[in-house]
Amino acid sequence: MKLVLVSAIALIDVEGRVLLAQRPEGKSMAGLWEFPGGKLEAGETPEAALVRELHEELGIETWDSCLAPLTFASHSYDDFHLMMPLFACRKWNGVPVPREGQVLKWVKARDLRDYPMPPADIPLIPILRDLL
Ligand SMILES: Nc1nc2c([nH]c(=O)n2[C@@H]2O[C@H](COP(=O)(O)OP(=O)(O)OP(=O)(O)O)[C@@H](O)[C@H]2O)c(=O)[nH]1
Repeated sequence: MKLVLVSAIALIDVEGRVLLAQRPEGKSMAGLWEFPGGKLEAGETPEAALVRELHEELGIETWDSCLAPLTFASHSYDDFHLMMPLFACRKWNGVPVPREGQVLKWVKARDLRDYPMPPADIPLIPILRDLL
C-alpha cells in the first residue's frame, strides 16, 4: 500500500490547551477535528513541513528548534497507510488564525475526547492527556 507521510503538531498554549482544526466541508473526513499539519513536499524534513504549514494554515511563525518529537500515528486507511509524526510546540510568534476555512479551537486535555477525530488520531489522545 502507498505510504503517506504527514507531519502534525500539538500546539500547546500557556494554559495547557491544544489547538485543533476542524476539516472543512468538501475535504475527506470533513467535520472531524485534527492537528494542524500536512503532507511533506519533496525534499522537505518533517520539521520544515510544519514550519511551512503553520505559516500557510495559521499565519504563525515557529522554528525547528521549537518542535519536540512527541509520538506518532501509524494507521491504514482504505487507500493508503498514514505515517504521522506528532510534534509538540509551545513557542511561536503570532496568533493562530484560520487561513484555509478551518474552524480552530483550543481544547483542554480532558475535553479532547469530545472532539471527533480521524481514526489515526485516536491513540494519540491518551498520550496528550498524560503530557498535559
Ligand atoms: N494534518 C493532519 N492530517 C491528518 C490527521 N489525522 C489524519 O488522519 N490525517 C490525514 O493526513 C492527511 C493530511 O493531508 P493534508 O492535510 O496534507 O491534505 P488534505 O487534508 O487536503 O488531504 P486530502 O484532502 O488529500 O485527504 C489527510 O489524509 C488527513 O486525513 C491530523 O491529525 N492532522
